[in-house]
Amino acid sequence: MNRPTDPHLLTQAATPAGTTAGYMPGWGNDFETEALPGALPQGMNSPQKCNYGLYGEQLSGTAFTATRPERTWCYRIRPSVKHSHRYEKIDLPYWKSAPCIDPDVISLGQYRWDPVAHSGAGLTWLTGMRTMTTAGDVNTQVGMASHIYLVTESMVDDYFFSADSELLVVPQEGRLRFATELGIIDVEPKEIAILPRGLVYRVEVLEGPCRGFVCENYGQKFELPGRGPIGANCMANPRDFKSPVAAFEDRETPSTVTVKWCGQFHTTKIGHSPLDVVAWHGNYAPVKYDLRNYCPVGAILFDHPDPSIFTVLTAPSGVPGTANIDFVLFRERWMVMEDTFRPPWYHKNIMSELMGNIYGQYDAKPQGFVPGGMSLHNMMLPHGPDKEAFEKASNANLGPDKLDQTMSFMFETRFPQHLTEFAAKEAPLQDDYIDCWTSLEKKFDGTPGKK
Ligand SMILES: O=C(O)Cc1cc(O)ccc1O
Ligand SMILES: [Fe+2]
Repeated sequence: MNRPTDPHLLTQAATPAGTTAGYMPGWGNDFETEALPGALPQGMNSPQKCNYGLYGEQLSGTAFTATRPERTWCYRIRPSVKHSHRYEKIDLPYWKSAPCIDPDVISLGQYRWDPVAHSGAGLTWLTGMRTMTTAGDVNTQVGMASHIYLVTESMVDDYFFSADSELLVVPQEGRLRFATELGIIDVEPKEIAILPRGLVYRVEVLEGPCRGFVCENYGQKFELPGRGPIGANCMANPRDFKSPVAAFEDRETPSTVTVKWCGQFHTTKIGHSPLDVVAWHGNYAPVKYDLRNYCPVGAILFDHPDPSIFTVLTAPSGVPGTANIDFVLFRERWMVMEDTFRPPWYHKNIMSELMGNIYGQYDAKPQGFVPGGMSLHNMMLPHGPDKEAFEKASNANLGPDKLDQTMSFMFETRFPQHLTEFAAKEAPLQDDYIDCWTSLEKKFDGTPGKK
């Protein structure tokens, strides 16, 4: 057994030999981990009595009858159902769910925001979540929401789970710890974490203030994209995803559990920490991934491929090839294409593109799209390089060129994204964003030849 540097000193299982401390490698593996020897039943899930007097409890992330069920068996000090209070509704006015269509807000447009500033107020994972866009419908489990989080304070004796969604967390500033029922995940910028639907956790600030982006996925879980002709290597490799080893605490202290359920928030009281899972096995677990492990594949002779080539994870929608959400990463890479306009081309897209900058400069927008900032190019609305990027790329002497110091991402969904009132009226929206294309001039003069 080893112990993390956690202020609450959760008792943590030993790390499998040869792997990163506190984590087990592999995407969607059927893991098993125990923080006390013999806590995990062998050869069966539901013994008449569990070792150590633990309760067996199953967390199902898919229907029982799914072709490949995703579920985890937990062996815990108390079953989750032991809460002493009915659920009480609470208000978290900045955390919105779809459908959230404000008649006074126009979502049709090209939008860009500067980073939302920290306010000086003490904010937790729950009070610091600021919804920017929503798409689809949380009640029918389709679509998504995008959020910015501004977190300065740890949750103390307060826990949370979302019955509505899995959360894809993309930090941009500061370091966070997700102390979950299934173990501890620490994340910092250039890493991501995924918190499955239904999993209970508290969020602690390891180094603040913390800001980042969240994609709340109401639909089918994120999975690794099919690789098609690319084959088995490059892009995101399964072994680079890490799930935590079991960690538990046996703390009897008045606590609350907040639940997000059909877009509403409720709390209930419990007399102990719910992070009391001593051992677990299964394939439904939180996971982290270092984006620096993403191996981009691209054009090596001419032309600019579709950005789907940079998909890290995809959440299917039921229509093959048309994602509920694609999570796409634009990171450092070499540009080598000959006689090619190398930045993204001008385009309109049936999918809705929400982008965020993690660090550095994005090639299509050398100015104005800054780390911590976001942009939205909604369904079928034209966009592309700004005037500066266009002129530079059209006139550059093309040789091998490293796109360095750059990491942006896209949450791309098949559903139109609606701005929240916060995004339209409170967040630092750049009113002049569309002017970045106004000075693109007519070059056509009726004569042949490249201009
Ligand atoms: O609009 C954007 O900047 C994202 C994007 C990048 C790219 O290389 C191709 C298409 C696309 O939508
Ligand atoms: Fe685009």
